[in-house]
Parts: sequence; structure tokens; C-alpha cells
Amino acid sequence: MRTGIATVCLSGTLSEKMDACARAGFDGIEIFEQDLVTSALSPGDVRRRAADLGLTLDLYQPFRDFDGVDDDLLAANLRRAAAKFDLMGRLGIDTILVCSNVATATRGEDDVLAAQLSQLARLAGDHGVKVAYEALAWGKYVSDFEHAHRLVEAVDHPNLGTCLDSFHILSREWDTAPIEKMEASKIFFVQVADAPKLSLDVLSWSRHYRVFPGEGQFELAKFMGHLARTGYDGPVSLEIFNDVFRQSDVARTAVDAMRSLVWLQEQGAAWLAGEGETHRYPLQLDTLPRVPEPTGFNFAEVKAADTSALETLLGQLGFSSRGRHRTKAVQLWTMGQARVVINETAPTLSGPAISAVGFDVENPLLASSRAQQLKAPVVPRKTQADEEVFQGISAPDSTEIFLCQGTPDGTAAWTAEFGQAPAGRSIKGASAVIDHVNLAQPWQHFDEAVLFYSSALALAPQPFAEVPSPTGLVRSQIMDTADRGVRLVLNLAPLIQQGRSKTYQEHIAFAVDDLVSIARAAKKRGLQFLGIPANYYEDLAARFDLEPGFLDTLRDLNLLYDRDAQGEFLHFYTATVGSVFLEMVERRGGYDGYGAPNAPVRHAVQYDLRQTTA
Ligand SMILES: O=C(O)c1ccc(O)c(O)c1
Ligand SMILES: [Mg+2]
Repeated sequence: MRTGIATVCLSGTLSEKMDACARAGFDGIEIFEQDLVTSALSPGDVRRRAADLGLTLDLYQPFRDFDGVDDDLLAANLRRAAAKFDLMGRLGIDTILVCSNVATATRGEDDVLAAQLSQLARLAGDHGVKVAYEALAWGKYVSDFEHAHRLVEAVDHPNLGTCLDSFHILSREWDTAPIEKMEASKIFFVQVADAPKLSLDVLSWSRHYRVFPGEGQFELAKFMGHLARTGYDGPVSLEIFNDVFRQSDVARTAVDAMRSLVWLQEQGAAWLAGEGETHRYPLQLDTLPRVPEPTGFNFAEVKAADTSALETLLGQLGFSSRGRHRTKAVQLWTMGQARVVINETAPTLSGPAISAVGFDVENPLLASSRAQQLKAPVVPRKTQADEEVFQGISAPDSTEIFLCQGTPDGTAAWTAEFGQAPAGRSIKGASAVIDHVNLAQPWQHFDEAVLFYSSALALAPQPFAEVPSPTGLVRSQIMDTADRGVRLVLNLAPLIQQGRSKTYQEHIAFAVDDLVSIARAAKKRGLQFLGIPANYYEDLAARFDLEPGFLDTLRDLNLLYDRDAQGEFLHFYTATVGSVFLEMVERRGGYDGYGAPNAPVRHAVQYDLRQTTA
């Protein structure tokens, strides 16, 4: 598939955008008019620069408000078009996007529209260029892709075709199946965009909230399948109007963009396969190694210059120290199948921070190859000859992700590189596993992280929640596997903290069988719990009919509680060391959540503590 991207997606000058697109591996670009008009480069410079970078210039856009106008305006519009056709000659671009009139149209009859588009097509023919006509979802008379295409067919001129843009189709919830009926030679250009489902007027939604494929909720796999079936083999180009991407690091956004097209091709091919087709269409959707979801967490790693506070915390929670690795400056702490690695190689002065998460996968090499094809940077790792080799990739938030060999019983062979667990230490309720890991994401990389974890790691994004906190509404995005063996929670890092320091609070949660026993033992050992305000327990008593003795236990141990139709949830948090805190949870029955009603309490208490210790 020929990959493309509109320059409007990116920050920077036209030449910075072109460099970034070439480096990210795009085949071609759409030149957005504003980017040319404001550029110091002449059209000839742009043409040469693109050729030097190996980029094709696939589209000039947009040409607005041409059709459905009165005769005087039509004459003016044709003059305006001739000037742009001439410019395209100098740029070496053969196709221009003309979007349906949103402003100046006064005539909506199909025969009038067709007659005017016919004049434009003839003029384009005279200049040796082609017009791709696109229905904008908020077009005055033409807002629907099938209508636009009927006009193109009525005109029946070789220099007029259709531009399909997935946003304008899917935002209106139109069926994409009719795309298949279009003649491929009449589809001149295809733009793809995803978006979160929002209740917003479609123009504002389109201009500010589009995201790269895989970062929103549109059914793009199906769109691609229908497109492939037409026989279309032109560019598939990203046109993402997004306020965040347009002010973010251009090179990074371009890579995120390219990852989305790699993912999109696989999704399209998978959709066709699901329909029982091995696709052999001209569009050639590239596939990737298919890997099953990870089956569980293998370990979590915390990096610290001074490891003592973290060691104390783990010991008080009931973890066993398995000592140091025989060749590396790392320690292993375990409780049941929950494994925490403390990496002692952090730069001095930096407090403990989550640095890596290991996932159990069926085939680490294949999973790593897939991630690399999705443009995940590889993490170099030193290993001795007789040690397990980990496949590591770097996530957008710079957490190192290790793809580890999963085992049926949840054990990990590499733990033999450490000491044995002390014999005879059996803790009641401690057949623990890592339940979830919560990673903070800076706002400008949140969408990128969602695509990364879903495409490279096969985690499924759930609808996100918004948690009220003293630093704002915290977007909280759960990404998990179907059997919940892996639950990753991405939380928006508070802006206030982003200004002050680069470390955001993150945590690892462990699931145990008997939380009350664990909490009691931890209290005896002097664990510093996150203190929960009395008001919380008063509210809890009002919301749930709890036995007074049970309520006292919760209050006494700083435990939080939730219940739904499926079951119950008990949990507590430790104090924060550096930027890490730990959580212990017990899931009773089929409870599948995270204690969402309790999250605002946790945020508020932690905020209070930060204010008093800052
Ligand atoms: O928002 C717009 O005006 C606009 C312009 C060109 C496009 O291709 C498009 O999809 C939207
Ligand atoms: Mg468009």
C-alpha cells in the first residue's frame, strides 16, 4: 500500500515536515495549501526537496467552495482554479482536492452541480491535472460520499474523480459497504482518519479531534476491506486535524503516524480474512506476525539510586528478598508469582521510578519482531551467555517493555539467576500476582501510547474513565487482555506536575487472596499506608449496608472498598517512594473493575501529601 500523510497533521515548517515524513518512511505527502503559502521554499524548491527525500507529492489541497454557486462566482472560481492548476504544474503535483462547498453555494440541484464540476474537469484536463472531489460531512448541499460520487459519475470526465475521507463517512455513521460499488479508476484519492466518539458538531470534531488510525473508535478495518475490494491501489493518506499533534515533536508524531498505517493495513487484511478472503487485491495490505495476547505479567522493574525505602516497603508488604542477580546490579523480590525487580543502576538523586514491565508471551522473538515492524525502538540489554535473553522495546512513555517467555504455571526460569526464596516463609493470603500496572502518560503522548500498547502488545483499549482529582479530571484508560491476565492502566500525568518535575506517580498493584491478613501483617511490620480520610468511611457506610465490624476493619487498616453486581473489591495503597507507590487488591467473586469510586480519594490524599512534603 502506498502510504501518505497530509502536512497539516504535523508541526513545524514545510521542510521540517517533509524531513520527518521521509524519515518515518512515508511514500508520499499531501501538501496542505497553508503550508506552501507560508513557506520560504519556492514551488520548484519543494519539488526538488521531495525528490531528494524520495517522497512523492500526491495531492495539493484543499480547494474550497467551488460548486453550487451563481454564474459570476463560478467564473471567479474557475479563474482561481486555473491559478492553482498552474501552480501544481510547478510543484509537479497532478491531483488537487476540491471539497464540497460549505459556504458560498446557493444552488443544490444535481444537474447544476454536475455542470459546474464538468467545467472544472475540462479546465483541469487542459492543464493536465486531475480533480478529486470530496464530500465534507458539513457540506451545504453535498455532504455524503455517495452523493459526491454520483456527481462524479454524472460528469463522466477522465479528469474528475472522488476523494474518500473516512472521517466524513464514519462521523456520520454511514455504511462503508457501498464503497465497493465504486469503480476504482474513479477513486482518485483516499484519506484516512480515526476519531473518538464525541457528541460534538461534526466540523469542530473534524478540525480538532481526529486521531491516527487505531487511536479512536471508527471501524477502519472494514473501511479498508471495502476499499481493497474496489481494486483501488493509489495512496492511502492520513489527514489528521488534531490540536495536540500540530504542536508536538514532528519526528515523533510522524513515527506515530506511520505506525498507525502499518497497523491499519494489518487490520484491513484481518477483516478480509475474517470474511473468508485471502486478499489478493492491488492495494496490497501488508500483514505482520500475528501474536496472541500476552498471558500475564512476568515482572515489574523499579529503578532507584537509593533502594532502601523500596526494600522496606516490599518487606513490610510480605515480599521475600531473593537477593542480587549474579552478574547485574539488580535485586529480585517475590510474593507468590508477583515479581518485582529493583534495578540499582538509576542515576544518583533520582527516586524510585517504574522503569520496566515484563509481559508473558507465547513467542518472545515473534512478538519482538512484530513490535519492531510497528516502529517500536529496541532496548539494548546486556546478558551473559548462560542468562535468559530478554526481548525489549521502548514504549512512548520510555518504559521498557520486555517480552518474556510465558509458562503454563506462571513461573519464570530467569529467577534461577537469583537466590532461592527463604524456606518456610509461607504468608497467609499471599499467593500473589501482579494485578495491574498504572503508568502515567504526558497529555501530548496519550493517543500515541494507546496505539502503541494495542498494536505492539495486543492489549485492547476499553472506554476511558475520567477521575476527578485536585489536579483536574484525570483521563484513565484501561488496556487489557480478554481474560484480564494483563491489565495496564494509562493515567494522564497532571499538567501541574509536568511543569515541576519529570516524574509522575505510577504504581504496581498486586492481587492477593486475603487482603485483610496481608494488611494486618503489614501494619504490624510498620508499613506506611496511604491514610484514608474518615469522611470516606462515612460515605461508604451510607452507600453500602456493611457490617459495623467490617467497616471498623476497613477504617482501621486504611482499606478501600467497592462492590458491584459481580462481586466485591478491597484494596489499599502504600505511601509513595520517589514516584512509585504500591497497591494490594483482593477481587471477590467476578469483580472486574479497579475501585473507580475510590480513585478520587486516592488522588486527593496523594495530592495533599505532595503539598505538605514539597
Ligand atoms: O476541514 C476542512 O476544511 C477540510 C479540508 C480538507 C479536507 O480533506 C477535509 O477532510 C476537511
Ligand atoms: Mg479530507
